Amino acid sequence: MPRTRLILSVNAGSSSIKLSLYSASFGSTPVLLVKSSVSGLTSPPAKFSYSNNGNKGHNIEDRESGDVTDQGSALELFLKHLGQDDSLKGHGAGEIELAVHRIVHGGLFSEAVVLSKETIQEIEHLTDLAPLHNAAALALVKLATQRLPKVVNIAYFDTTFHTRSISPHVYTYPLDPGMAQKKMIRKYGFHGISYSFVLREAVEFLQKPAEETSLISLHLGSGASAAAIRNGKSIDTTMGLTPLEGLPGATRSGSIDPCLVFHYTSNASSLARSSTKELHISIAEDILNKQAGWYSMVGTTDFGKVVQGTHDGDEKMKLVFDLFVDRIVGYIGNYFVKLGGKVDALTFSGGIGERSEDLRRAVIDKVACLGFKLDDSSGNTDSNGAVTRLGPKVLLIKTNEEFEMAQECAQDKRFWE
Ligand SMILES: Nc1ncnc2c1ncn2[C@@H]1O[C@H](COP(=O)(O)OP(=O)(O)O)[C@@H](O)[C@H]1O
Ligand SMILES: CC(=O)OP(=O)(O)O
Ligand SMILES: [Mg+2]
Repeated sequence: MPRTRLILSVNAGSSSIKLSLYSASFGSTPVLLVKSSVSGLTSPPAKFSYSNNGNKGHNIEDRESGDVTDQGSALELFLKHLGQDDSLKGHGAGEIELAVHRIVHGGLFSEAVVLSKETIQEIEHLTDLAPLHNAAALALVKLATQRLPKVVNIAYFDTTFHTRSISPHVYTYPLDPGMAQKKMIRKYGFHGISYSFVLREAVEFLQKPAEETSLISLHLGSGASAAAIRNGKSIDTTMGLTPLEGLPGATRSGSIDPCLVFHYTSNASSLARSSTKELHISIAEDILNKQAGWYSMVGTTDFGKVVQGTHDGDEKMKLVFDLFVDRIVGYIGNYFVKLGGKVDALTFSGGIGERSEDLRRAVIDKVACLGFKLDDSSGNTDSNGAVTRLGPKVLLIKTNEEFEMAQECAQDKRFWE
């Protein structure tokens, strides 16, 4: 009998943390035991959910949790509930052997790695390049080491899906090559764990080999990006050196004229108040990462409220909605050309992409000229429920970065020796 181990997946996003506990043996498909999340960290009070796959008794849905203010306190709350969950005999925190962490900026790491003193140091060097993510994720690694006595921590990177395959003429910025190399300046791309899951699901749904599947994929959450996937490989994506480039987000500007920031503030390069010893943030970075996006325009980070406001005729909300649609359809056009018009599906994922029918409809209306349209076949869901066909070439795919990491971990011999 192959040995079964518990895998905890930790996905720290910019506004949320998603945690899932699986049981798996080497080479198997992980079996979900517990799924939990804390959402709305940027629009308090945060909401906590916990559901145990086999035990109806320990289910909590969207409970307001005022004490939870960051990813660390969210993990503590999850572990507290895990401890209270009587059905998990032999499956409690003390038994977790593998913790797989989503690390947003992985530089040029080409595969997942065990988090050791050395690899953590390498990731720390990248912290300034993902100011909303890497430091929080590393704090969770530390916390997991303290709270889970048997655990080996493993890092899965958002970058590898893109850095593996994007060509030099796409990832290079038109700048002095010596300086660019010295400072590690290039396009990396993010949300790769999600794109990897989306590709896997699309391939299964479309019943085509990955090597013959091409997608324009949209990951629309608090941070939003698009990717062009040709024959199963990323050829371009909208995020760049940092997760700021490309589409706007809840608190991020997305692509802007780089000179704009010097007109916006006279001390762009000074250190921001939110800067710490570990994380150096200039005022410019603080403005563009944390004081921009819909939060800056209408005072909320919740795109659900933007959609509602647009419905209710609020002009300011409508401006945010229209602006987001405009930027998204611009990239769809760009990627349609890069893929030579050979696109098997346009896919929608992420908190906004999955939940806002209005946003999807507005985007698809604008790209009808490329042959994308909605039809009545909604409800045509595949067997595991992750994929819904919305039109002949339009798919809604409920992303699952936690599963993707656990699945990759279960197949990787290095972590089972
Ligand atoms: N019903 C909804 N309609 C539109 N947007 C929604 C809805 N529910 C949640 N969202 C948006 O989804 C975002 C969270 O997306 P998600 O991908 O889970 O987050 P993260 O970027 O932290 O990983 C929220 O900030 C909110 O703006
Ligand atoms: C890379 C990124 O922006 O991730 P998230 O959307 O989860 O914040
Ligand atoms: Mg996310």
